[in-house]
Amino acid sequence: MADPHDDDVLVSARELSVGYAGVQVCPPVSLALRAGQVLAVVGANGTGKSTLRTVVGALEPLGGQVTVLGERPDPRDQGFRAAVAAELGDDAVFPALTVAEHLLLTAYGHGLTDAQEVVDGLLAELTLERHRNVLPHALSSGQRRRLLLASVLARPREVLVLDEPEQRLDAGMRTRLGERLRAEGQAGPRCCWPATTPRW
Ligand SMILES: Nc1ncnc2c1ncn2[C@@H]1O[C@H](COP(=O)(O)OP(=O)(O)OP(=O)(O)O)[C@@H](O)[C@H]1O
Repeated sequence: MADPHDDDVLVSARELSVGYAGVQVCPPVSLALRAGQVLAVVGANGTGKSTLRTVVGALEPLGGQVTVLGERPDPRDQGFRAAVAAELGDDAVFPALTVAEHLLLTAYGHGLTDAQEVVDGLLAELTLERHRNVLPHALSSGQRRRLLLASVLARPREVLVLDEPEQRLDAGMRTRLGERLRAEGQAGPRCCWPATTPRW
């Protein structure tokens, strides 16, 4: 197991125990992820995959240690939020913002200097161009899913966490998403766009 204080390690867990109300849902987990590495967690329903969101501070650990960029994960911390992009299937949208407005808000909010260009690229990549001026309620469930994925991809990040990102996507879009995630991994450390967002 890598030393969590090793600068190369972005995410480190040691004997991390996760669960609810003190009840563990799976055996303790240890892992170390460096920039450019991609980890897919697979397993049967109910075996604790989503509960591993504890790694990014969405739940309190029951035991063990977890660090993200060398610190305890804390979503209230601005630096942590700047570094970690997570799409955890919450389906949260602003009902009064169009598809393009969602993406621009995210991109500008995270300090992207070329927000319009990035947003146009994502609309094309996720086949949402025709829907750029559409409100969320008028999207199909798969289109809304693509909007949520585009939102998390429209911002700079050091760590990307997706919970069941393939949900509700058609076969073609699943393939494209797989290609995108593979390319992100291969792009390696600090692959994202220039931004003014301060580093943690
Ligand atoms: N909010 C909660 N409170 C209490 N128990 C929960 C809660 N959410 C999930 N669980 C339980 O924790 C266990 C693990 O759930 P989790 O959602 O992590 O599984 P999963 O591996 O992601 O499953 P799936 O493949 O079905 O999405 C399950 O037994 C589930 O019933």
